Amino acid sequence: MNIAPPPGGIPVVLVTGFLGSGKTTLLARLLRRPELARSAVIINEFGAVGLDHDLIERADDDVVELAGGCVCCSQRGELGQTLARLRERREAGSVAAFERVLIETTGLADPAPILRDFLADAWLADTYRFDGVITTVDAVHGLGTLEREPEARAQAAFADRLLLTKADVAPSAAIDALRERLAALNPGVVPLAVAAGEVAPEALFGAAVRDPRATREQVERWLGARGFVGWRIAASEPNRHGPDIRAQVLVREAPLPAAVFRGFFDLLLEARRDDLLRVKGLVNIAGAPGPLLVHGVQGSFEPLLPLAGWPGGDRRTRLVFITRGISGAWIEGLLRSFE
Ligand SMILES: Nc1nc2c(ncn2[C@@H]2O[C@H](COP(=O)(O)OP(=O)(O)OP(=O)(O)O)[C@@H](O)[C@H]2O)c(=O)[nH]1
Repeated sequence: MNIAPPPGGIPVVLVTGFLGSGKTTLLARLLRRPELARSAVIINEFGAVGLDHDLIERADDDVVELAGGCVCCSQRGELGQTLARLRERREAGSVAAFERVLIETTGLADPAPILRDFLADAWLADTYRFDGVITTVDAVHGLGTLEREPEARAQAAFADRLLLTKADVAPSAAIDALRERLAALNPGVVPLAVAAGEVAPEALFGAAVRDPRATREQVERWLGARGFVGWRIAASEPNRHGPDIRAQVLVREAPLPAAVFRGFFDLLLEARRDDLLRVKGLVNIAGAPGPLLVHGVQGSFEPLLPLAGWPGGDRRTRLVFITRGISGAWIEGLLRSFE
């Protein structure tokens, strides 16, 4: 049996969403699919006794539970150790050679520190790669939850895939209102309505792009900038929502000289690193054969990846920012000051 990790690493997907929003239901349904059988699952529970584990029926023991605290706060570091242990067991043949890892966070987890720790862990980088955040949002109660709970807003803003769960019982007006709210919180992602966790795996996985030869489809899906079409950062902050989290996109038609982008990017990090919840985008650097791919989570950035060529006809610089309290006008002004 070939146990070498696939080229580029084993994809790691974070499944998050507020309490009771349908994470376990989704995972249980997904894991019954034969094409997802070779998945390892890490479940993070509050409290000493985890119940979710029992709800996920698995024949083997590729389900690991992080009980007793939340991986985003009291158990920082624990996730990395668990991934390392799973790798050892995979290499030793004591678990099946899993092809992906699904991590279910607690309903109150802030996905940002989890992702930041993972991306920053060089020791894991030769085996694993980040493959996106899936966030479940309860279509019945989601609107109220998003109003009240900052964690729920962070989970939605962070998502690469948004699932509106319980679509079988939610009134269509509630789903429409929720879609509108989510479009402000995370304009790049079109939410999928699902019932009882029934969703095609192709719609969920393969969100991240770390391949210099990525196709146009892959890049566009990852960037999710289509939701921003025709929209730019404006002084009036049309995308301001909630007390703090904002989503905005910076667009430039003309290529940016490398020194301009570097100056802008370095100063942005120096000034507001901790408030950059998520940044992703393509930068058209003057003279380069392809765009520079930028991906950062809470101030921790993957190395800037120059793509071999442009994946499609749209060669504009498009940078999507999900921030805590940074005004679009400020970001715009910062870039202008270097142009
Ligand atoms: N009708 C309906 N009920 C659902 C759906 N998805 C989940 N539920 C129910 O909602 C409740 C919570 O679902 P879970 O999957 O346990 O939610 P969770 O996000 O894992 O919950 P926590 O672990 O507490 O954060 C359960 O009673 C599920 O049966 C759905 O699509 N339709």
